[in-house]
Amino acid sequence: MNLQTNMEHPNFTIPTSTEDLDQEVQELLPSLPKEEGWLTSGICLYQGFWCPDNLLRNVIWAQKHFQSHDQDIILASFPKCGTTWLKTLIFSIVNRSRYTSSNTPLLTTTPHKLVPFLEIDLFDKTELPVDLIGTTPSMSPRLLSTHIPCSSLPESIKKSNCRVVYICRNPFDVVVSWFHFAIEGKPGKLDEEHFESFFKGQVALGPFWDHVLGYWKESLEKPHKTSFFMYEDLKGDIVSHLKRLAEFIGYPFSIEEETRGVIQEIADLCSLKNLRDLEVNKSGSYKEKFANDSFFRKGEIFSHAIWLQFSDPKVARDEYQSWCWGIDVSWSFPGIVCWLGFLHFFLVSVFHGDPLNFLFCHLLAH
Ligand SMILES: Nc1ncnc2c1ncn2[C@@H]1O[C@H](COP(=O)(O)OS(=O)(=O)O)[C@@H](OP(=O)(O)O)[C@H]1O
Repeated sequence: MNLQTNMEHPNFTIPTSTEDLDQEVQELLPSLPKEEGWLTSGICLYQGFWCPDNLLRNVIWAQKHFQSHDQDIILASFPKCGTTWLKTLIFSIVNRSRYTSSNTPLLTTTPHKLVPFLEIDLFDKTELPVDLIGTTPSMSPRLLSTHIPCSSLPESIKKSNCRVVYICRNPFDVVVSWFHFAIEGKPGKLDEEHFESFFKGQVALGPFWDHVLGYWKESLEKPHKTSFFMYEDLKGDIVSHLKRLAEFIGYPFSIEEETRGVIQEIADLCSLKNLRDLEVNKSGSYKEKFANDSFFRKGEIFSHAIWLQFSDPKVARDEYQSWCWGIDVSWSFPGIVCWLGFLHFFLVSVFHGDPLNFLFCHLLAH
């Protein structure tokens, strides 16, 4: 393979020729099942997941060439599950001896730049901020992230001793967050069709259930390598989950740091309010496509409203509507969502056994 030095980042190398790859993808794409998806490019069924058409090439490229190192920390997630938040938390934990909350790069650089996506940023021709295919880490640890499902991760991630941190979120909140992201702040109606396509799995990187379960099972089978976090847990008790996270990635907090309040300081720095108010996250765009502020919206938890549905549908609906930010929701919406979700979890639990039951209970507990 030809290598060349990336001029923006002289220490980093990328394969110069992607012609064969482009050809391969062009031949493959028409043969794959297609759906519209919620974002403009369309999605195709590749290796059992719905891959955005415009990412297929990058995913395959990463699968073929990404060289993982034992020191890598890889944040994996289904979109809209708290990726951006976890990026800031991991970055802050790893770099806490280099930066304080008054000079951290988080104040001037967006989280997606600091912790780039493998398939969106790195194996995309233009930006390569880390050495991706070399065998010696040029920067250690490398903080990377991915939305690729566990079963389709590059082999080198599976083989190396890198750490994989997964974040999961209540699917009801994920649908709404996805929807807002897809309509980019324009007026829109969240209706049953959106929920149906989401729960059928026909959304970018879906099915959601397979994505979560893949990493869930991996975290049970290889707890030293993959750790599973819930967005709701982080919101509920950030300090103890930050401790667990820091230990897992190999940067545990000392007793002295705990007493000095370093954990709470990181939690405050990375709070939604703090990040949303930073100029760097209020203006500009990511990949010249998504406004930076679209990654910082409300960050709320809807599940308590789901429970209200059983006792008082009117209260559930009102709660949901105010939380939905005025989006028009039909009367039947909360019921349909609950039953679709519960039925799916129930069926999958029956067929897959205990881990799912646990996940099911875990989700319901919030
Ligand atoms: N710091 C912090 N704390 C809590 N919640 C946060 C934070 N930063 C982002 N968010 C919320 O996460 C949602 C975006 O999800 P992702 O970051 O996974 O999106 S993406 O996959 O990177 O596109 C999106 O959720 P919704 O508000 O429900 O849309 C964001 O508001």
